[in-house]
Amino acid sequence: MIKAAIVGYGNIGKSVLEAISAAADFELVGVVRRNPANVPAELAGMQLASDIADLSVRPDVAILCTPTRSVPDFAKHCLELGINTVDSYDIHSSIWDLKCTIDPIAKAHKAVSVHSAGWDPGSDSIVRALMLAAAPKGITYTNFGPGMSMGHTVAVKAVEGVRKALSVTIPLGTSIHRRMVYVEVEKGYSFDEIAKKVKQDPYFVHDETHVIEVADVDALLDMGHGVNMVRKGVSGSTQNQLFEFNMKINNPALTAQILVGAARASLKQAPGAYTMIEIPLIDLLYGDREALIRQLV
Ligand SMILES: NC(=O)C1=CN([C@@H]2O[C@H](COP(=O)(O)OP(=O)(O)OC[C@H]3O[C@@H](n4cnc5c(N)ncnc54)[C@H](OP(=O)(O)O)[C@@H]3O)[C@@H](O)[C@H]2O)C=CC1
Ligand SMILES: N[C@@H](CCCC(=O)C(=O)O)C(=O)O
Repeated sequence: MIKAAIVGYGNIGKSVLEAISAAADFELVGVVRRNPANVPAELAGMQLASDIADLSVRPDVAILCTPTRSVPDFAKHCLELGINTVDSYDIHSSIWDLKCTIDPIAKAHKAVSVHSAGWDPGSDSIVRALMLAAAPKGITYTNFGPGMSMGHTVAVKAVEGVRKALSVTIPLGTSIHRRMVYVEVEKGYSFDEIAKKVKQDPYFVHDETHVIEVADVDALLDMGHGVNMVRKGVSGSTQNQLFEFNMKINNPALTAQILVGAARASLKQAPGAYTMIEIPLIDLLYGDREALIRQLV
């Protein structure tokens, strides 16, 4: 059995608990929370700690479910203890830098770190790579939603004076998106200041962003999302090859399922830092190698 710990118990953390419970080869050895005295009913009997080093059973792998911006620090801490990590880090422009920072740390401690193992980045990255292999010349468009972006929502929640937030991604076509951001504002804070900070955040700065104050974010919340990916390109010298990938999903459930597959794969890699396109797909899967090849190939 693979011994896993969940670090951060928010939307993704809760879905990782479900994905681990449904996996035949995983056992949860603890949950790391900022306040380990906060024990929801489903975690009763489970070991909680504020530091992964304090868990009585040492995990093989830590599944990082914290805000993306705190992933590097949590990953370093776990790796320095020799514990593998997986994360769904989603700041696309910094993924290479994160991998370069983490790789020597992972190697020094004989551990493995898998970055950006959600659905985008994550499973979509694999689809983009496959489409590129199939038509090396061409254009791929990734169109999200409409749906809730957890990464953008988390970034808004971190702005001082925001009580609750929801960021909805609206596809405008050709990889361009509009951001509809709904916020509940704490008493004493200026909505205009909050809206300004949101629009300046690197998560939002390149997109058309509308920030709207609402009385009750929960009344709007729906964690459904999706993607339409299209590549039109050239295989060899043959033009007009058209590939399309669509899905409509529950965002935390899919993110968590991919994280658990990546956690499994982490135990099969040589020490170092990896992204999803660098890992053999079969390593994500549970089951007998021969049976998987007979079934899937
Ligand atoms: N690559 C992908 O496809 C996807 C990536 N993601 C990423 O997952 C991340 C987490 O999303 P989600 O689960 O919705 O976020 P939540 O805010 O619901 O949960 C994050 C949890 O992290 C813990 N935490 C640790 N440090 C902090 C901190 N400084 N501030 C706030 N919380 C902290 C908290 O748990 P506790 O109280 O237990 O300490 C918190 O509940 C997002 O930032 C997003 O980037 C999400 C979906 C898809
Ligand atoms: N990283 C996203 C998942 C992909 C969708 C997306 O990037 C978006 O809605 O902007 C998320 O955090 O929900």
